[in-house]
Amino acid sequence: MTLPIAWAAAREAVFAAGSAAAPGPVPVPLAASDGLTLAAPLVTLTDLPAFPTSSVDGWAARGPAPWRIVGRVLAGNRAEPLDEDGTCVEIATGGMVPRGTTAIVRVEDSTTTDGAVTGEPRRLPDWRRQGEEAAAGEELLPAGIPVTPGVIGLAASCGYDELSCRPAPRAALLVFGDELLTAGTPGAGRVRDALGPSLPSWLRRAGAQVVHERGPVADTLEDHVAALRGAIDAGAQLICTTGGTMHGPVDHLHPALAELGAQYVVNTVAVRPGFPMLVARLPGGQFVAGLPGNPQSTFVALVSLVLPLLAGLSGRPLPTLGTVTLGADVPGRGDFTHLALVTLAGGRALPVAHVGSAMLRGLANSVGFAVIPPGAEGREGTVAQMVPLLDGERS
Ligand SMILES: Nc1nc2c(c(=O)[nH]1)N[C@H]1C(S)=C(S)[C@@H](COP(=O)(O)OP(=O)(O)OC[C@H]3O[C@@H](n4cnc5c(N)ncnc54)[C@H](O)[C@@H]3O)O[C@H]1N2
Ligand code: MOO
Repeated sequence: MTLPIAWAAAREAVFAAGSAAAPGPVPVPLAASDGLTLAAPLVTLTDLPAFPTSSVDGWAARGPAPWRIVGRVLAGNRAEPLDEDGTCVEIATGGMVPRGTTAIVRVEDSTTTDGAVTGEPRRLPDWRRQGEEAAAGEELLPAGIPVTPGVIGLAASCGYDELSCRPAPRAALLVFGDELLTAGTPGAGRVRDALGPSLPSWLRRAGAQVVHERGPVADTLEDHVAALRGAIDAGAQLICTTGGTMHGPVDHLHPALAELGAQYVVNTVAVRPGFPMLVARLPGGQFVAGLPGNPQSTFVALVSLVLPLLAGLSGRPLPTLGTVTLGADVPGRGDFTHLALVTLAGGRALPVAHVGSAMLRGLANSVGFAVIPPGAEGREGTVAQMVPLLDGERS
């Protein structure tokens, strides 16, 4: 029997294995880069703004009032210099401020009579200086962060047409189990497959591209091996399987991995629930994440092993753990780490009910898992680490 590896060490081991196998950067058009990982720091190609820019609709004037109107600058026009005191141009928000401008007066603060403008500029200048946000060549974002709509917008502002990105890891999902129903109400020994419909969404939110899904796969060794081969043929770099991680009469994952020549990166983890989880590597370099069949344990394995592995494979840092103050005692699990589902009330973490490893009711009502380390008890009022469940944002 293999000895389980400590939970924190398991996260680090799979992250390191994923990082060592991460594919190199590829150029991706901006609009297609959402959710990928920035492969190089974002360095601005221009001053931001690239030219002095009016932040109001009004008059760009030179010298003391009154100012004779000599032209107009709309956003998008190149501005001619203002060469003479006592002159101004009408200017729109976003318009390039002419060289020689000494003040900008808002339209609502001005009076125009016979082609001449008078008015008071505001105390704070109503234009943005060239380079006030960033100077050309300045590093604005580090490598290894997820590309979000905000990052894409910033990159466009800086003059980029494409971004150097790590591609999204290609993932497959194989759901094992003869007892699984894919539609209708469970009963008479059959349960609904809770993982086939939910895990692809989870994988996508975690930054993976799901290239292959199969299930329920029949509980025979032959079918398990064939299903794994199918996922390899579909080009998956990471094959997630559910169920069959133990050594019962119809648990075939370990023998299937042996038949394919896989090597374990991590084989069982000292965490409750979910300890039979594993990550193995196939001779072709693909990873297999073996997630236990009990549905809450499946999610424990996702946050414990699959998230760090995906982070490594996509050139991101090991996901950091948050912290939270416990609003009630949370029991430890002896020598094992306890991942305890919690919800937040008044900024404190409270354990939820219905947290059996076969249940999802507690999980669906939680924000994450409080981490109770081996040999410890979670005491009300103390600070614990926390693994968040994925929300609408990619993590
Ligand atoms: N003799 C022992 N038996 C078990 C132990 C043990 O220590 N000694 N550990 C238990 C623990 S802990 C877990 S976790 C499970 C892991 O089992 P498997 O990964 O082999 O999964 P299965 O046996 O295939 O299924 C377990 C359970 O989960 C249900 N299941 C499976 N897939 C799904 C799905 N897609 N949707 C909903 N429910 C699913 C399945 O029907 C079983 O009830 O082993 C324990 N046994
Ligand atoms: O891994 Mo099992 O109980 O811990 O579901």
